[in-house]
Amino acid sequence: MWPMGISAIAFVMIYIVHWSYKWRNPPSNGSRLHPGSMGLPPIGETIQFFIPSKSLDMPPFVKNRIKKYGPMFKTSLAGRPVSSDADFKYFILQQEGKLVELWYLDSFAEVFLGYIHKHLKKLISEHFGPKNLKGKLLPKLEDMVNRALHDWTMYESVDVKHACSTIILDFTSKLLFGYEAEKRGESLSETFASFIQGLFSFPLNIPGTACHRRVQNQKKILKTIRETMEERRASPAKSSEDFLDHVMEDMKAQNSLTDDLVTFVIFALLLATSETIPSTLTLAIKLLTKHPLVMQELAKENEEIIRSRENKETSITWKEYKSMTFTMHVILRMSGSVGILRRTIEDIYVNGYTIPKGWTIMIVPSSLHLKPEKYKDPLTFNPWRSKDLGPNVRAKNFISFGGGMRSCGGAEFSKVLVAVFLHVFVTKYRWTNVKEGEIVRTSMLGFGAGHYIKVSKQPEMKPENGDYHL
Ligand code: HEM
Repeated sequence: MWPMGISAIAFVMIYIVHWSYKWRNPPSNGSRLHPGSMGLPPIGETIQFFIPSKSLDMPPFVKNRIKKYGPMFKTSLAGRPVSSDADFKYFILQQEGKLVELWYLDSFAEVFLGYIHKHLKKLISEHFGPKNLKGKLLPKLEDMVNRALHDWTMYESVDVKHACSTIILDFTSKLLFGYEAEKRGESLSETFASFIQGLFSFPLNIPGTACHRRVQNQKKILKTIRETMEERRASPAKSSEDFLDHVMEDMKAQNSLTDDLVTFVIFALLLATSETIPSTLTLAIKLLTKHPLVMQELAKENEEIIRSRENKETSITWKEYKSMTFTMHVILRMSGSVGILRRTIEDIYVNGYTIPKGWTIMIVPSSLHLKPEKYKDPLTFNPWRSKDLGPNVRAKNFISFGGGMRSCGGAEFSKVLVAVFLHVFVTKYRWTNVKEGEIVRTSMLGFGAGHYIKVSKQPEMKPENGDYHL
C-alpha cells in the first residue's frame, strides 16, 4: 500500500513541477522570448498587476519590470501570456487586423468594442464627432455646465467626480436615447456608480454582495433603454432624432442590429462617458488647485477669450475652443488610467525577440506618456507643453484615446467637454478644497473616498491685469 501511495504522490509532484516549468517557459517555436517572469500557475502575476498605486507615476508593476528587464517584458495575467511593450505601442495600434486583433481580459469590453466598431462607429461619430459638436452640441454643453456649476454653489461641499458623472450622464443619456433625468426625477448616475463598484468585486452573484448589485443595476439600466425602444416602436411620432432613433432606422435594414445589441451598446456608451471624463475633470481640478500659477494663466487665457468677444453673452464658438491652448492631453497623459490590450494573430518579431501568435500585448499608455525621453520632467504639470511639441510628435507620443482604426469614438466630445467645463469654471467660479481625494490608480483612476470642494460664484470678471486668488 505504502509504495503505491508514495508513487502516486511522486507522480503528482512530477506533474506539478513539469506543469510549472512549462508555465514559466512557454513554447516559442525555438525563438527567443523577451525576459520577464510568468509568475506561478495558474494566475501568473495577476495579483501584483491589480495592486492599486497611489501615485500618478507609471504603475509600479510596469515601472519595476521595465527597470529589471528592459522596455519589453513578458508576464502572465489572468492565466494568459502577456507581453508588455514600451517602445512600439504606436506601431501596434496601426496593426489592427494585420498582426493583432482586439482582445480584452474583460469579455464585456471586448464585446462592446467589437460590435461598436463593426456596426456603429459611423453613427457614433455623427452624434459625438466634430460636425455635431460644432453645429449643435457646443452651446448645449456650455449651458449644461453653467447650470450644473450654479447648482454646485448651493452645497457646502461637492464630490467632484460624482457630480461630474451625474451631469455628464444626464447629458449623454438624453443624447443617446432621450432619457430626461430631470423629468423622470432620477439620474442614472447612482445606478452606474453602483454598477462600476461591482465591476471589481468578487464574482459571486448572491444577494447583498457588490457583484449582485452590479448585475441588478445593469439590468435596471438595460430595461430602461429597452422600454424606450418599445415605446418608440409603439408610437413613432414621439421620435426625437437622437442616437436611438438613428439606430432604430438602421435596424430596419440590418438584421444584425438586434434589440439586445443596441440596448447593450447604448449602455456601454453611457458607461464610457460616466467614468473617463469625470476622472479627467477631477484630476484637472485637483492639479489646478495645487498649481496656482497654472490656474492663474488658465484663467487669464479664458478671460481674454470672453473679453475679445463683441457680444459678451454669446457662447463659446468652435474657433474659440480650437484656440484654447490648455489641453486635456496633459491631464490624460498624467492620469494614464486606460490600458489597451491586443492579441497577436501572427508571430511578431521585435529587436531579436518574438511575441508568439496568440499572446496578449498589453499597451500601458503611461509607460510612454511618462517617459522622460519623450516628455521632459514627465510628472511636472505643464498644460502648455504639448503645444510646443508640434502635432506630429504629439500624435505619436499620446495614446490615451488609443490609435489607428480603433481610436476612441468619443475623443473630440471628451476634449470639448473638458475645455468648456474649465472655461466656465475658471472664468465664473472659484473653489476651495474641502477634503482632498487621494489618488488611487487601478485600471481606472479613483480619488479615495472622493475629492470634495466648495464652489462659489466669482463676484465679477477680474480686471485685465488682476491677480487670480484661489
Ligand atoms: C477621457 C475620455 C475617454 C478616454 C480616455 C477614452 C479612451 C479610449 C480608448 C483608449 C479606446 C481604444 C480602446 C482600444 O483600442 O482597445 C477607446 C475606444 C472607444 N471609445 Fe473612448 N475614451 C473616452 C471617452 C469616450 C466617450 C465619451 C465615448 C462615447 C461617446 C467613447 C467611445 C468610445 C468608442 C465607441 C470606442 C471604440 C472605438 C472602436 O473600437 O472603433 N469614449 N476609448
